[in-house]
Amino acid sequence: MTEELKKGLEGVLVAESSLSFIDGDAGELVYRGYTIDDLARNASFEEVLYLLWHGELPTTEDLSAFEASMAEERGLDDGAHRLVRELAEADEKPMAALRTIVSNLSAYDPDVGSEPTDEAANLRKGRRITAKIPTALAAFSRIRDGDDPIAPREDLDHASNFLYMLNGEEPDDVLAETFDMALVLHADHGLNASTFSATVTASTLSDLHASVTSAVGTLSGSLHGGANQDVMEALLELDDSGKDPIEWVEDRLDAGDRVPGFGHRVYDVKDPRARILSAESEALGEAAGTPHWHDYSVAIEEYLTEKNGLAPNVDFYSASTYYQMGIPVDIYTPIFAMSRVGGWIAHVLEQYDDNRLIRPRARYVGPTDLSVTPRAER
Ligand SMILES: CC(=O)SCCNC(=O)CCNC(=O)[C@H](O)C(C)(C)COP(=O)(O)OP(=O)(O)OC[C@H]1O[C@@H](n2cnc3c(N)ncnc32)[C@H](O)[C@@H]1OP(=O)(O)O
Ligand SMILES: O=C([O-])CC(=O)C(=O)O
Repeated sequence: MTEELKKGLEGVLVAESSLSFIDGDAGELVYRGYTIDDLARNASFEEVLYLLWHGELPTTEDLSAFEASMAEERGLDDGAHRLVRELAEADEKPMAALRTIVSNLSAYDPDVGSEPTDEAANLRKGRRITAKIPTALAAFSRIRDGDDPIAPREDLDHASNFLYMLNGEEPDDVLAETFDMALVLHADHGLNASTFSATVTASTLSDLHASVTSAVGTLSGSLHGGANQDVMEALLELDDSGKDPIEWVEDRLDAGDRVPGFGHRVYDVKDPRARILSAESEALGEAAGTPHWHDYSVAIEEYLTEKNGLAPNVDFYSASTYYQMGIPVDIYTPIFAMSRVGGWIAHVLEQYDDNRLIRPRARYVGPTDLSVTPRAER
């Protein structure tokens, strides 16, 4: 047993995985051998899900069957609908609502009685969870706004169908492609905190719904997936303040606050996903005549990279991309979950395939040798 303390498990190897490879010095991300740039340009989110869950890119035939099997699972059971409405009417926070919704999906899953490690059943459960999250999220968002939910359509792909259910109209090609690319970019990222959380839960032989529910809870925090919402709120605050971006960022650092969307446990350079999303955000700004969001972001990036050696992570440029697509700011993190659920499921399948209980240790630093004083004398 080693006595070396690795706070935050930094750099500790705890598993082998053939899902994603990250080179933090070069700023590279690879899913199952394919670079993220290649996948972002040449593969749909459904193809990436298939790649993560089945180990290889689908043939045309495999893909059509897979897309159809996902699309037919989009509908929610009545009980799930009622829960979505109840959470929206109670004004629950979107990530907390999603956590409750995912947990509740197991009540209606026909495979819920299967062995937790049954791979065929888990692939079916995984498809259902992944297919239903967008339906639940779009309905939640619309009910909060006083609108009726919109039923999913089976003829649209995963990305377009979500935007259709959210906005009530089919997205144009630019919006559909940008959103699909964002889903591809967020699908997996090694043993990030939420994925680790999913695998810890799976390692006790809890089931897939329990593992994904744990992961949603972990993703919600501001040091992880919650940062994309924080980034947009910061950019809106900067815009309102009328300050120069450099002055704004200096004030923020002087106040001892972190700048959301910067820094990363694994990357020492710019996150490759931020590189791709920066270009998307810029293009959307040029097309819509709103270049200031991207301009602010670039000014902040240049300042922090030069002065503090901090580079942007994926959350920094996804924020202005989603904003310019008209997506409500407080569902940015649930949208991250909509994509990352693919990676969580793939990692849980890997964990079940070669399972050992995950159970690290803490060094005890509390008192010893105490004895219980009778209550009346304490
Ligand atoms: C999808 C994702 O999860 S990507 C990450 C999303 N999260 C964020 O963007 C939140 C802001 N970023 C952060 O808080 C951190 O960079 C994390 C949580 C992502 C990584 O944390 P760690 O690897 O533990 O790095 P740690 O917190 O030790 O930071 C190292 C140093 O950089 C500084 N630093 C790191 N990130 C930031 C930031 N965003 N703003 C200002 N300073 C920062 C820290 O203050 C620390 O400085 P110090 O050594 O002088 O105290
Ligand atoms: O890997 C991490 O620690 C965080 C991250 O970028 C992700 O989950 O996408």
